[in-house]
Amino acid sequence: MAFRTARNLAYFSNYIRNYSTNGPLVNVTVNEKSGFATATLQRPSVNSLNLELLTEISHTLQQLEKNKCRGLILTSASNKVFSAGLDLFELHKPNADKIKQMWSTLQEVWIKLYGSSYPTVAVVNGHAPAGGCMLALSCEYRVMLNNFIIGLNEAQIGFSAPMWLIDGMRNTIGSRQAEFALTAGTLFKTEEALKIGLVDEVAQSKEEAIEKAEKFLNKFAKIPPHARSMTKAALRGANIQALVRNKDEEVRSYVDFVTDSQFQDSLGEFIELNLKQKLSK
Ligand SMILES: CCCCCCCC/C=C\C/C=C/C(=O)SCCNC(=O)CCNC(=O)[C@H](O)C(C)(C)COP(=O)(O)OP(=O)(O)OC[C@H]1O[C@@H](n2cnc3c(N)ncnc32)[C@H](O)[C@@H]1OP(=O)(O)O
Repeated sequence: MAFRTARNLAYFSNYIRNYSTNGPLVNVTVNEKSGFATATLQRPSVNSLNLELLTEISHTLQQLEKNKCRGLILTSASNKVFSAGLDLFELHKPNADKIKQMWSTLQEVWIKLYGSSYPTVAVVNGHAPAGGCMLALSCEYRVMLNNFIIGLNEAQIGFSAPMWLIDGMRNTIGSRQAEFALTAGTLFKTEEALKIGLVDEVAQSKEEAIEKAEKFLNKFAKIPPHARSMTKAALRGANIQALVRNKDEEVRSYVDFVTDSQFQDSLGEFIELNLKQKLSK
């Protein structure tokens, strides 16, 4: 098993360092004592999820799985935004091929993170709307800093979250709360998110949040990793399999939906109303 010897650990750390130099959008470091990896999203300015960032997250998760990571903390380099969700400018008047790849990579990220064999924590150190909430939801535990927002606001933008994301929300906060939250596209303040169980703990600083995240990961120190991951797979597997079966069909519907003029009009309005940067006419 990886990390059993100092040599293995050193090898993995070097490997990750080398890897991180190749990935400017996701910085990965490994705590040599605990073996926990921290993946920091660093796409300026709001970690909006375009194809390049999604691809790098997907590769990172693949490498962590391959190297039998002991635990992952996912966080943001920004002190204001964890991730602003899908890059709305890339969804506007898009190239169909790029959109296809983008959606398919988003599905891969969900499958790899929601289904990872190692334990995962999101340190939500900034706003986390839509795809930002998706990243946090696919982790096993969420520690959030005060005075930010989190939630699935897709309904406000003019579409429904896909089934697998609805499953993730339902599995976290229960069906009743999920129905209220998703149909209204609610964005919750940190304290509200804590009350409904969308986040597990609140922290006052990033350092405190990292400490809480490590405490969560340390809970598994004495649990055999294969027993832990088999149990996680039993709990999450059906939702992942449902997406795997429907992956290509969903990509087709998504491309049709996003390239439709009605969606493009409502996206244009949303950008003009909500984002500082405007569309070039
Ligand atoms: C089966 C078929 C199904 C089809 C249906 C499709 C379903 C898709 C479903 C789910 C997956 C996920 C979807 C999404 O993620 S959609 C994206 C939704 N995101 C948002 O609504 C967030 C919008 N942004 C904000 O609310 C705020 O920007 C903020 C709270 C994140 C941060 O606020 P603040 O700190 O005040 O920063 P600014 O508003 O000033 O923004 C800074 C900077 O960043 C730009 N920006 C913000 N968000 C985005 C974004 N999502 N994409 C691209 N760019 C973004 C903003 O314009 C500013 O730019 P600048 O002026 O040039 O600095």
